[in-house]
Amino acid sequence: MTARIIDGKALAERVRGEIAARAAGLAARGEQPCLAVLLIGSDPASAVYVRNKVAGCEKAGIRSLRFDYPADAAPEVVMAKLAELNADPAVHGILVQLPLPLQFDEAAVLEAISVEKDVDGFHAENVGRLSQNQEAFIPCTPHGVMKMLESEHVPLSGAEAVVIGRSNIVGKPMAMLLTNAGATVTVCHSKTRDLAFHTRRADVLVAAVGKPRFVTGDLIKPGATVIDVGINRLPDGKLCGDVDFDSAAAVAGAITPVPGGVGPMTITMLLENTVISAERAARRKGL
Ligand SMILES: Nc1nc2c(c(=O)[nH]1)N[C@@H](CN(C=O)c1ccc(C(=O)N[C@@H](CCC(=O)O)C(=O)O)cc1)CN2
Repeated sequence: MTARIIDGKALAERVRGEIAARAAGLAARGEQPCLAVLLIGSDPASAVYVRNKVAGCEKAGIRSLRFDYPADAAPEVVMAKLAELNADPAVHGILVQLPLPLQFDEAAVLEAISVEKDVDGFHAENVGRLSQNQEAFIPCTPHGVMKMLESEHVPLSGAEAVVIGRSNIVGKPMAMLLTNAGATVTVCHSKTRDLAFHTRRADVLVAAVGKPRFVTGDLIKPGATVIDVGINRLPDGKLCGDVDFDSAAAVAGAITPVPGGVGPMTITMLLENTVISAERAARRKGL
């Protein structure tokens, strides 16, 4: 069997076209969507992601504000900027690029972003709302995965889904979204005793482990949909996912590549969340 490849880049292009149309409609009503992005430190991968977020905004007709801080920035300075952006009615979305330098209390920074502008969906209130299946900003990577599953018509109600990884950014919200969609969800992690026992039962397998090519074909149920959230840079500079693509594609029914799979959908969903926030602001103003 050779798996069908789920093209995240093509889907992202399509969805970004729809987002741009919504952004243009808002701008015409006097509410141009605006995203503020804070980058602290000099992590090269974070710099690339922030650059791509700003470029994605520009292409979609979303205004962006970028604030760069050195790695030794004082947390109070960043907190003061967040308070200023929270109070600015022209700003609809605020995000702080992760990871943060060690002097920062990540949870405190994320809580300092207004719930209404938390387009990353990392604020505890948005996390709680998602867990209760209420309207919330949904973290961008798992939200992108759900869009991909939907566009591929992957049945989720009653499906066995396994998520490998329990991070706040991907694993936990992914498990909540799959649960809300009616899947029976198992979350595996570094303490899981028999990983293969779980993964071989999965109709949908999401890998978010952070280990290059960790999920090999022998861990996959024939015909399963395999979603690779990993982005690992190899010593030769090339990117690879958490899934060993060649052996997995020989067994799976459908699979996402890296690059060009989940990654492009992450920024797409950030743009969509920013537009949603601006649409809510326009509604509040009766525009
Ligand atoms: N505040 C946030 N920080 C981080 C998030 C996040 O959602 N919010 N997620 C990740 C990084 N990330 C976005 O910030 C992100 C990762 C990967 C991609 C992407 O497009 N990947 C491409 C490859 C890009 C490359 O060449 O490196 C792909 O997979 O095709 C976009 C965004 C951690 N921090």
